Amino acid sequence: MSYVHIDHVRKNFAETAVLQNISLEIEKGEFVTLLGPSGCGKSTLLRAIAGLETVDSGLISVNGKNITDLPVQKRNVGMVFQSYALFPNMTVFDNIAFGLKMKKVTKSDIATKVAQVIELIHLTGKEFAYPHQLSGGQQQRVALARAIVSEPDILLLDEPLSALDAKIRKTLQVELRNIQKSLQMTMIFVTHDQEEAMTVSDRIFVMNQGEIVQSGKPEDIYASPANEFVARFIGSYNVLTDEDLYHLSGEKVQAGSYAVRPEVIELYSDEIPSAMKTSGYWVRGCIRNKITRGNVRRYEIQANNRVIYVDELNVPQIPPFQEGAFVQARLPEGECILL
Ligand SMILES: Nc1ncnc2c1ncn2[C@@H]1O[C@H](COP(=O)(O)OP(=O)(O)OP(=O)(O)O)[C@@H](O)[C@H]1O
Repeated sequence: MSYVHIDHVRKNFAETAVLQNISLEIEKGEFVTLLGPSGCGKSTLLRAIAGLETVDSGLISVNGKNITDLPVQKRNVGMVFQSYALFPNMTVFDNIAFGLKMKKVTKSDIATKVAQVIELIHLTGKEFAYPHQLSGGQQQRVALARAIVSEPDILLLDEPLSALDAKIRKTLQVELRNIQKSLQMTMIFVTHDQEEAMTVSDRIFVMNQGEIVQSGKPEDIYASPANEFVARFIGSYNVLTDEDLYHLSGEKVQAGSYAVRPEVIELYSDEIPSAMKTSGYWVRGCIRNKITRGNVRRYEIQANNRVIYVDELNVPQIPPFQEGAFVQARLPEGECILL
């Protein structure tokens, strides 16, 4: 059996099925992410693993122990929340040491362990500061240290970086991943931010409406979304149907939905050059909007009833198309994923 084993877990709130038959396996030392839109059940699943929520049926085991019905304090599970939930009247040292004191760890062991995690989270020198004297990022580091110092079997992180500004958030994503690797600690991370999930995870479980709709390595999910929901949510893919597309060779397009990333679509102001007509699909449309962000220029193209997004990379080298212009878009055949 895997280190974390979740088997047919169900949970209803009143009439709503919030977790529908969830089964998953996680190996020891893995960093996995539950990724999905608001309300899909990520936090409920995490809270069920922590013991903060009961389940209606199914089984949860961690490190060979069935914890489904154990109280929170008997699970040896750590948790970090979006709100840091530090004790405001305690120093950094005392906040981190709190759990160890409760467990009656000796004073000298506490001093050693706390010093080690303070170094790990780069807060050496801040031992005697109070939470209000720290930045949001520093407070979240303390919350993380407090969770890992108890050496839990598994650490659960519920949107821990969501309250931080973008720059600190990116720094902490990398640091969190480094800490996880150095400790070889099994972590389950919850986020609704697909970029964050891609950055930190060994594996991602994509959730929608209480179900896991796809799981796998970030790059595999990105390259091969299993359905329209994942394609739109993960890769900002365009999802088009055979009715939107024409084959450049004149062949009939196979019926179905196709996922196409914005950056693989080529735009032409006139006819598509004949050299490019040997394969692929085309769509004609009108540019209704153009936004440049850093090195990427994004066009929104109105094609019949459909809006198609196209990204041009390395912006400065290419003169832009104007809003209102009609364009021909070529979609390379190998880049159109039949869902
Ligand atoms: N204690 C509760 N009582 C009733 N409904 C609840 C309760 N907790 C959660 N829900 C409902 O269950 C669904 C899933 O909530 P959950 O918090 O697990 O979603 P989430 O994916 O973590 O969303 P978010 O990213 O917004 O936190 C939501 O529709 C929510 O309203």
